[in-house]
Amino acid sequence: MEGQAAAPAAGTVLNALATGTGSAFAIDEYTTATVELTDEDDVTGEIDGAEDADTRLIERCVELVTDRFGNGQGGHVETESEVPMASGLKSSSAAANATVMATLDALGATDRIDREDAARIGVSAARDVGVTVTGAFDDASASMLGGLTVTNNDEDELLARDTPDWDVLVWTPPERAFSADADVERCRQIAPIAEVVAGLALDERYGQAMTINGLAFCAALGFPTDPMMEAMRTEGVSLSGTGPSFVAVGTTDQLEPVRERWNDREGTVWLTHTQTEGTLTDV
Ligand SMILES: Nc1ncnc2c1ncn2[C@@H]1O[C@H](COP(=O)(O)OP(=O)(O)O)[C@@H](O)[C@H]1O
Ligand SMILES: O=C(O)C1=C[C@@H](OP(=O)(O)O)[C@@H](O)[C@H](O)C1
Repeated sequence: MEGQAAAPAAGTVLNALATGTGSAFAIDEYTTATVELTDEDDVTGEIDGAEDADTRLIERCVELVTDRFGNGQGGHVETESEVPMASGLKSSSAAANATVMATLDALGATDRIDREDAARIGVSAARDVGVTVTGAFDDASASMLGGLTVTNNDEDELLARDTPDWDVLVWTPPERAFSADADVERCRQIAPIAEVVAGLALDERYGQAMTINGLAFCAALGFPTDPMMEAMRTEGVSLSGTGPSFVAVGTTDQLEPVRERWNDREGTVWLTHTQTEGTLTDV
C-alpha cells in the first residue's frame, strides 16, 4: 500500500513563541512524502539528500496515523523537499503534513478526517519528538489548509483563515536555526508587542502585523534589522519563524528592488507566491 502527498512551506506573520498566538501563510514551495505500508512493526524514514537528518518526526506521523486509521502497521516514509530545513520556512510542518496525508492516502482514508484534525496529528508528532516549542499549529494549519491562518497554539485552535494574493520574496541565509533551540524566554519578553500584532492580524491588517512582528523578533532573537529596512516599501516584511530566513510580501513591482538588495547578501533569494490549496494528495 503506497501513498503520496505534497505540503507547502509557509512564511510568518506572527511568531507564536511570545504568547502562543501565531499566524502564518502558505507559499508555493513543497515537501513531498511517499509512504509504503508493510506488515513490519517498525517505521523507517529517509530524507532525500540529507542522510544524517532527524527522521523521527516523519516516522512518528506514520505511527500516529496507522494506529488511528489502520491496524498499527509499519512501513517506510521518504521525503523530498524544495524547502531548506530549519531556516524558518516551516519545513517541519510541511514534512509532517505531507507524511500524515500520504499515510492516509496509503490507507485509503483521506476522507475519514477533516483537514484541521489532520494537521493536529502532525502537531502531536512534532510535540512527541521535541522539534517544536508551542506545537506550531499556526504553521501546520497554514500548510494543511493553504492561505493564511491565525491560531491559538496552546489550544490548537483556528481563530481565522484568509487567502491573501501576494507575491512573496524569500531570502534564506546559509546558516540554520532549529526552533527547538530558540531563546523562548527572550521571546516571551516581547509578549505585549505580539498582542498588538495578533490584533492587527485578526483585523486583516497582515502587512503591518508582519512588519511589527519582524522588528520585534529580530530584536528578541538577535537577527539584523537591515534586511527589514531594505523592504519597508513592500506590503510587509518579517523574519520568518525563528529565522534565519526573511519574507517580504506585496506586488512584483514592490518586491523587485528588494530582490536586488537581498541578492547582495550571502545565501539564496527567490520569488514565489502565496498558496491557497494547502496539502495536495493528487501528486
Ligand atoms: N524534509 C523533511 N523530512 C523529514 N523531516 C523534516 C524535513 N524537514 C524538516 N524536518 C524535521 O523538522 C526539523 C526542523 O524543524 P524546525 O527547526 O522547526 O525548522 P523549520 O523552521 O524549517 O520548520 C528537522 O530536524 C526534522 O526533524
Ligand atoms: O516551534 C514552534 O512552536 C514555532 C516555531 C516558529 O517557526 P519555525 O519553525 O519556522 O522557526 C514560530 O514561527 C511558530 O509560530 C511556532
